[in-house]
Amino acid sequence: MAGSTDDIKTVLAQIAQSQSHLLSAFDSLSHRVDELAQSQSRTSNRPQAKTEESFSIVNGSAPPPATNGLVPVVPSLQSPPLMPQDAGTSTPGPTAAPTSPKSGFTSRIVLTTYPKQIGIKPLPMDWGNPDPKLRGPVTVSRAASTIGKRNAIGAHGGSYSIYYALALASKELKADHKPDFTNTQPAVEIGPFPQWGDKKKIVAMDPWGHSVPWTYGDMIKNENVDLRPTIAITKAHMKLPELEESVRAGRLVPDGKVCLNAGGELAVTKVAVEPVWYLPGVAERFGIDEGTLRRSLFEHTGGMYPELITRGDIKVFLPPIGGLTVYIFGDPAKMSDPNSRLALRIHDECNGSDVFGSDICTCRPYLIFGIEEAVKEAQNGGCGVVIYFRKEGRALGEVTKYLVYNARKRGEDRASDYFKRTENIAGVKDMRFQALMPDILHWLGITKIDRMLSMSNMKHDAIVGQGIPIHERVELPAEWIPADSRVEIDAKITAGYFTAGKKMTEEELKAVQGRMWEDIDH
Ligand SMILES: Nc1nc2c(ncn2[C@@H]2O[C@H](COP(=O)(O)OP(=O)(O)OP(=O)(O)O)[C@@H](O)[C@H]2O)c(=O)[nH]1
Ligand SMILES: [Zn+2]
Repeated sequence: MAGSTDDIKTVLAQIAQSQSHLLSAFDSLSHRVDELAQSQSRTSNRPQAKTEESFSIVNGSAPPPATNGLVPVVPSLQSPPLMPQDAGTSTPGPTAAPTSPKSGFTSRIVLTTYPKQIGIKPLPMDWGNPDPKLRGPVTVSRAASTIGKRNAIGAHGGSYSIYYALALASKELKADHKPDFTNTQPAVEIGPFPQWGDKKKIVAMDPWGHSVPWTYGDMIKNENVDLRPTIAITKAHMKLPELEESVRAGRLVPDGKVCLNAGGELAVTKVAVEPVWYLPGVAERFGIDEGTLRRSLFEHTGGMYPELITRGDIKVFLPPIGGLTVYIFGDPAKMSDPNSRLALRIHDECNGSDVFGSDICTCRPYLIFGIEEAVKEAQNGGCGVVIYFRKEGRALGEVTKYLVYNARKRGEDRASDYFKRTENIAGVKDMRFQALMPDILHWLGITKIDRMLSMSNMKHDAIVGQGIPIHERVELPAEWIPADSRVEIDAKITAGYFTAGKKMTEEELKAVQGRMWEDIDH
């Protein structure tokens, strides 16, 4: 048996080696074809293509369009002899191609890059290094001055990167626009905390994301490297109709500092955060290997980021997903003070309820209750924090959510069937993966939570699993629960959500029913 395993291993190694040779040969060949195509277009008087500029494809990923239509062969991260580092040594780098001043695109389409390619020299990135200069700036732009220095895959802005592309394509945005960061610095100082220098504690955001234009200002100015902040910190007032009611009911008392007046207006410090993933750390949180994570991200984004496969040397990825916003009530310095009390609500987006007041779930009520409790904690000398994650419909999206609503309302809408409906349609009941959520708590310097305004066992376990103890869990009071959302809350409690009350029996759960469509129609 042992002999035959060795034989298989040898054959596999031989196949891998010849694939690697083929890849190199393919690289040089496509480069040669590209050169030929270019010199032909220089010598012949062929008319320009219909697009404003003509492109060809380089970097061993595919030959120019009109040639033989070969499919790119890319190495898999999971098979060691085919690590991307082995490939691409002979291909010219992306910086070799001239850039059009009009569109900002290089004249040859850079489908992907390889580690040892000419012109590829990533800026050092030492994730978790406590010194931001030594850690290095997250560099992701494909601007001509920066593309060879990239140490991150993806694009800035999360899902908004697509609008950025549209703005450039439609020439609303100039390709050579340079942001002017004058006066954009954080409105309050947060950190640095020791957690920022722990590569296991923060894996889903850049702890230096708010200081980019200043920490790496020299590089932006002197070396023309295109770097952007991924965090912004500001201050504001906010006004919610329910909080005016809270003041009227005497639950909130204006103090002129946190709750400003009888209208329930609040003073708040806000932090917007875009996702930046350190792939080995993200993989570790999910208990999977980095190769599997990279391959899945590549496949299920329509192959949008080939560098997830070809650039095993780049460990940082800016995913095309929504980020989060932190709302801080009271003195932000108190968040990290172990002697100050902290109330916290972690909230996942539910546009239908949060913004438009749908009564089928408890989202807006819990959000408002969270804000009210956060304000009270701040007024009592502690601090209150509400963190709002863009994870609509448990990260299944609003379309799936509405399909589930239809199935519920066309059925009997019983609490006992609540999660089954979602699972039937989506295959899972939840895709929020709270495993990455506690990063923001580490970033804010939070080391314990006195009052956790949530019943979710998933949020609780993720936070405690990251070494941040929760001293008290506060459930949504019964009087805040809209009638039609009893189905949701009872199903959640039965599925493991926290309650100080008693759990329901299967029979009792069956008896909890939501409003039928017929009732709405009258
Ligand atoms: N797919 C789906 N998502 C829903 C439904 N109802 C609410 N949601 C989503 O569920 C999530 C609720 O998140 P949160 O308000 O943070 O609440 P939670 O994590 O369930 O628990 P708590 O912290 O105890 O409130 C949001 O992303 C909502 O959009 C539903 O019927 N179907
Ligand atoms: Zn909701």
